[in-house]
Amino acid sequence: MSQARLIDGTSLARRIVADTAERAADLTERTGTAPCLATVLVGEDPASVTYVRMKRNRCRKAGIESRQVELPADTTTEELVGALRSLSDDPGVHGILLQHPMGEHIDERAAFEAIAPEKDVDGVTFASFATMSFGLPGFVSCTPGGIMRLLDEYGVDPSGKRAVVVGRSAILGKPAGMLLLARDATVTYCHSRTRDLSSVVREADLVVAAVGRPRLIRGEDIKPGAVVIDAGYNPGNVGDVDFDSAVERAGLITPVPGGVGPMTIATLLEQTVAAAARQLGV
Ligand SMILES: NC(=O)C1=CN([C@@H]2O[C@H](COP(=O)(O)OP(=O)(O)OC[C@H]3O[C@@H](n4cnc5c(N)ncnc54)[C@H](OP(=O)(O)O)[C@@H]3O)[C@@H](O)[C@H]2O)C=CC1
Ligand SMILES: Nc1nc(=O)c2c([nH]1)NC[C@@H]1CN(c3ccc(C(=O)N[C@@H](CCC(=O)O)C(=O)O)cc3)C=[N+]21
Repeated sequence: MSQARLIDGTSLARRIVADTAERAADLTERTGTAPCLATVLVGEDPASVTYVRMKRNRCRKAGIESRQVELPADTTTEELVGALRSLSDDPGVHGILLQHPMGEHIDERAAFEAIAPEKDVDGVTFASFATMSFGLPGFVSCTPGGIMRLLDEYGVDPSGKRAVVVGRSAILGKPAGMLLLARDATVTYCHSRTRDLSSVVREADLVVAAVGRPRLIRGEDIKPGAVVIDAGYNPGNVGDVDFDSAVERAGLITPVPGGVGPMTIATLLEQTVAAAARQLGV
């Protein structure tokens, strides 16, 4: 049986972070100001606390300062919007990351829209979604942005390909499909109401799995030679693709871990330094 070539996200992410650190150091030297990311956390969801800590640690190692804003779980939408507006107006802050999920009582959209578009380094505002969808310059949602970088790095041109995106969340599936469409793929979205998922996935030259269901996509559903991007990250470091069976059919595949995962934070850091450079007039 032939085996797919593996996509090494760890090594590309490492290179992006190294370049970003160099750019951050250069910017700090030239302007006397270090790039700064504000992280906003509402409540104490353990996964959110862990991921924010991871993002701040990576920032520090890359010479990006971070400012942590921790708000209590009972913060109202108005208070959160107020905090985000003041960060948006603060010239010492260049990027803003609002970690979600927040709490049932918070209007997430109202909160995201309080982030100034020029500081939306996590690509969550309507403005960012629009520029991204039209293939115009702007900030992209970090995981989909990371996926496109991986495709470019491995010489995968989406143009004309049948791409099937499984999942349609605002931060992952939906923007991933829009980025592929902007690069001229023929895009199909699948979600929880899709009938006969297997038959749709079997048509795909390029599959993006962004579901959150361990090993949902199996090798028998992969068209021989297809490109398989597994964005899933389930407990126990298990993806949404059954790697062992899919690797026998795919042409190119991302492992979990070591595929899409590391690209998310790399993209966040890169976009934070780009935002700082623009705001500092460099
Ligand atoms: N850096 C990284 O590597 C990141 C990884 N992730 C991972 O990606 C995965 C998805 O995350 P996220 O997008 O936030 O998840 P969400 O739960 O927000 O979205 C899941 C999507 O999958 C769809 N879905 C659920 N069950 C099925 C099914 N049986 N068949 C087809 N579609 C289904 C849902 O459909 P519907 O819309 O109809 O409900 C929804 O669109 C998770 O494993 C997460 O951990 C997420 C962010 C970053
Ligand atoms: N509230 C909340 N916030 C999140 O940000 C969040 C979440 N829930 N649920 C799950 C997804 C997944 N996600 C990843 C981030 C980085 C890697 C990553 O860097 N992974 C490395 C390994 C990292 C390591 O273990 O050191 C890899 O895949 O090789 C993976 C996955 C964030 N998520």
